[in-house]
Amino acid sequence: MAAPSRPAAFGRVAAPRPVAVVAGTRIPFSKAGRAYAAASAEEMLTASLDGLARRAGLVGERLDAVVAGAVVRHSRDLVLTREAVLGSVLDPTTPAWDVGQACGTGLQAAVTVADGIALGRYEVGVAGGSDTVSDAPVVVSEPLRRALLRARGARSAAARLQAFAGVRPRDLLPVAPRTTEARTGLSMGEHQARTTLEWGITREAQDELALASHHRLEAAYASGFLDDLVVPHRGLERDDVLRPGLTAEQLARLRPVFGRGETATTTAGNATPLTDGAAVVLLASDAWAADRGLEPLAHLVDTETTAVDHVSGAEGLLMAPVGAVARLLDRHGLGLDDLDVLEVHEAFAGQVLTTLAALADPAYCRVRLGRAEPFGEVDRARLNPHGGSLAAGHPFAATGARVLASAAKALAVRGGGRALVSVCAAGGQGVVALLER
Ligand SMILES: CC(=O)SCCNC(=O)CCNC(=O)[C@H](O)C(C)(C)COP(=O)(O)OP(=O)(O)OC[C@H]1O[C@@H](n2cnc3c(N)ncnc32)[C@H](O)[C@@H]1OP(=O)(O)O
Repeated sequence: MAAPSRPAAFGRVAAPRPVAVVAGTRIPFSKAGRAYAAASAEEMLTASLDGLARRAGLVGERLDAVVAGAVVRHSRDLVLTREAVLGSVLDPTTPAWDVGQACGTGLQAAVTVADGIALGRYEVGVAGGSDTVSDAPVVVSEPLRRALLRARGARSAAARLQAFAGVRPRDLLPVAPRTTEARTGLSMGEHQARTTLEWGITREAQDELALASHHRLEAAYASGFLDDLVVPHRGLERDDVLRPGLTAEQLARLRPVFGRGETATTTAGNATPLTDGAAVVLLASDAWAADRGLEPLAHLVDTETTAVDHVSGAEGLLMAPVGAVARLLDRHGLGLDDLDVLEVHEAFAGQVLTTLAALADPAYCRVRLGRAEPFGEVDRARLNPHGGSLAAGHPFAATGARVLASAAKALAVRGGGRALVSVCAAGGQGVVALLER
């Protein structure tokens, strides 16, 4: 076992240090109720950590920080990430904690670790996320919950019985897990269906993006692009969301599930499915990577997190990445043409297309972003070149780590360039990052 890393110490570095993205590992993603129906978020996160540790030669090693999270959580998941580390092949003295940023969790975790490395506080850390819809906690009704808590404190059998007075038969029904926004009561799909309609995005355009996502992910597996990014788990070797040989006709046959009447265009094929899975990325200082003989895939240059006011309806729930991309690119004096790879989380095909439309819209860029000129059109060949969430699936907290690793690997394969990573999140937030090699 190598000696633990000795960070340069907070505040001792003359300037922020480069942050290397050294490796990324995830387990194959699986549609809810399939391969990981009996797996917990902790088990899946541990499996991803183990895969990374084995591939990067970190078995038995103490890292400076492991930061991850999950959107769907049980009360037993006090510090899910720490428990995952304790169950992994990493040294048990590795500090680990959770962050929460809905679907942006994996990328926000990377921001935390990267900041520590840039400031000299850490030499090496892991960021990621894990989520399971299959193992979602089933919640009881509010009257029953209160009665159960009263009964727990009761001192006699009679008092325990009395605690349930007023609980009606219908209160005994479990409350189904939901993916609705707390302040609007609308699901993510309903929110995005409104935005998609507002921007006039057609069903055909959404299906075309979904089809490209499947074809590109299929090609990425065939070319070996994912060989060092995915580790098998529970007998699954590839994402089972992926439909090899998918055709436009198959997508066109699906009926809309979000939106109303003739204007409804979101289907199970152009929306992410409910998914189980986990993903992690290894971040380090250049000195640490060189010491281990590990060549960085790319460097994480900068990040940005923004929020929109979706509650008043001033903006679409999943439009926050537009503002984040604008702030990040403007800060670096970059335009869309300066980006060689854009890894944009495909929550819904409509969400990606409204993001692209906003970046190209002169009025939106002037009014919302305060820019004299719009950013322009994104070259589709550079957008999610190895497939996206529509084909891989979207275990909420894991997606940020998946897209970050995919973008870094894409830069490594092409031998250099710049990549943008973008993830929209519930709560009207967006997390984006800029990578270079
Ligand atoms: C920030 C963010 O990321 S927000 C995004 C958060 N994510 C979400 O909100 C998840 C949204 N997704 C969902 O809620 C669900 O997946 C839904 C409602 C879209 C679909 O749910 P379901 O109807 O249970 O999906 P299901 O998997 O059964 O698919 C329905 C049908 O479409 C078919 N289908 C699904 N995907 C595809 C596809 N890509 N191509 C062709 N057919 C497909 C299925 O085979 C099924 O057909 P069948 O009825 O003949 O068996």
